[in-house]
Amino acid sequence: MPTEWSTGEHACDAYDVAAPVGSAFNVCTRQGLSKRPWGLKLRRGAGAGASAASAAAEPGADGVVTELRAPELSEPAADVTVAPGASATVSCRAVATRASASWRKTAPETRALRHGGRFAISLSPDGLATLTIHACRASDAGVYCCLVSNELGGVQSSARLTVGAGGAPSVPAVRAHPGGGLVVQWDEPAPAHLEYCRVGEGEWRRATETPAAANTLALEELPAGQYSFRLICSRSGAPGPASGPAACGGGGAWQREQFARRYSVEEEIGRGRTARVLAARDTGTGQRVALKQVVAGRGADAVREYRILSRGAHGGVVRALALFAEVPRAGAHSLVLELVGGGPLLDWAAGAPPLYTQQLVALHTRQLLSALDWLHNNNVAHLDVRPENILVELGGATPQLKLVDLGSAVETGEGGAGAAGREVLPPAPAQLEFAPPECVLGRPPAAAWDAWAAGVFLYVFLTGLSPFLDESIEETTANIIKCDYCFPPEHWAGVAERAQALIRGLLEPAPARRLAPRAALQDPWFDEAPTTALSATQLKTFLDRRRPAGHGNALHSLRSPNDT
Ligand SMILES: Nc1ncnc2c1ncn2[C@@H]1O[C@H](COP(=O)(O)OP(=O)(O)OP(=O)(O)O)[C@@H](O)[C@H]1O
Repeated sequence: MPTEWSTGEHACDAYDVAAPVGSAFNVCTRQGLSKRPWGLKLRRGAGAGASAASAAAEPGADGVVTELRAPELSEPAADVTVAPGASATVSCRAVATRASASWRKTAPETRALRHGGRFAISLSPDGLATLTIHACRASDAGVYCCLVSNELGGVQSSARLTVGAGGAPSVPAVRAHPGGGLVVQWDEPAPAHLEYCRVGEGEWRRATETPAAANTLALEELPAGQYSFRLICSRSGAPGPASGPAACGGGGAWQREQFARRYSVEEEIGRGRTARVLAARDTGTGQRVALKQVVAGRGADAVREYRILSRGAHGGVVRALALFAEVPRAGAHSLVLELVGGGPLLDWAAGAPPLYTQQLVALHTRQLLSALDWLHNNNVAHLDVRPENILVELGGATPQLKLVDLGSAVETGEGGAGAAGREVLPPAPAQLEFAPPECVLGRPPAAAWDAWAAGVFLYVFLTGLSPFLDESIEETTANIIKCDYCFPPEHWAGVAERAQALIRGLLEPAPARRLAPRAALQDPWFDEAPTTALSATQLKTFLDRRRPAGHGNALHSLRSPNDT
């Protein structure tokens, strides 16, 4: 059972809350007076009422006398009784100078307590030491001891917390099991049996073989339906109130059955940090699709990705067609996506020399910026724009760029609040070359990150060179932070000047001054880019370096037999 108790055995593990400087406390003495110099300066008389034996005073450099008094208990802690689920506060008051308070549970088990989770520990300036336990469980019952101490000594006071006044058990908590079925949890003062009733059947059945005071029961194999649960006190036989009906989807079996009926799975076509992507065929329509299988709990959120990608349509952003929870197994999701058959855009361009021209780069950069503008307009920042996530669809009249992998995306919402609240990990090595300064500096994610990544992408697409890449992660990071890059003439001689100006606008270190995709789309270079062929040698080297060892480009074998 998860616990917020500290695992530390020693009292020094207890969470100390120091009273603010200048607070007045009274005291009783403790053995072992500390020799550490006491820097706090109190005015004379702050510890009024303390005995001379329990006070220490020393003049400071400026002649002000510092007075320290050992804590003295003025209000002992009182016993508390609360109902399960309610909050309990145990408190005592002490008078002392420069004191801190720590709490321990001393019975039935001994544990030091820390502030956080369900436990709140505080010490007010007037010496009130409190321990508040939120959402009390039966296992919280016991004796709690507070120690208020300073360098001269300490005083402690204990009180008993009782959870539950006896009588009928409370309502058990019911939630969905990630692998299907339901999970029922209870924490009672007395052992109890769990019973369930399938709504519509009107019959209570026992779910436990032996009664337990606290338990978490996973009922994974319940047939689909609506269920209520109640506890029966094994001592008195009294039934507790029934929980509201909870829907059980039948352990994901139904979704897996629907999925298997509809899709026939073919070969694997891609793999990322959180997902495996497979080609499949919709047996009803004959359409080929991509199935992105995401394992829950690795930082990926297939539900959010589906929500974003199914919101509307833009030719440059892959479309989501469906989401199957608990497929292909419990704890995983299958996202059904439009299949992009041409593979990564840069791989395709590097392998098609006559087509690889500045004009082609301009065409696809325009498509990329348009896709990003559409996402940003819909309050979505992609945050992972890099060659592996920029594919090309070759089935139409002109090659069409498709942005995939919204697994790192954030929904920025009004004023970007959603993005600011989102925890973002430092960029992985494959992402670093495309990460803006504010990303490597750990700032909150924002749409402006995508514009920077588009600038790096355009630089790479035109030359095959990575503008910030250096010998080590540290050096690459330093180059990004300093925005240290250049346009070496030997690689840029044949490229229109205008393209460099566009890259400079996108690689602006200050996010507020950085060219947004919409403004970048106005650049005349998109219409002026010449049809001059570009050398693919460097680009091939760039792509080989980024390809995981042993991975060919499986996507090139993906084109449907109908595509030519
Ligand atoms: N709709 C699609 N059509 C074809 N291939 C795709 C599609 N979606 C993804 N892929 C391929 O699968 C690879 C992995 O997919 P994706 O990037 O979405 O996985 P991920 O685990 O979220 O990646 P990351 O490591 O960036 O988090 C992609 O780089 C791409 O090559």
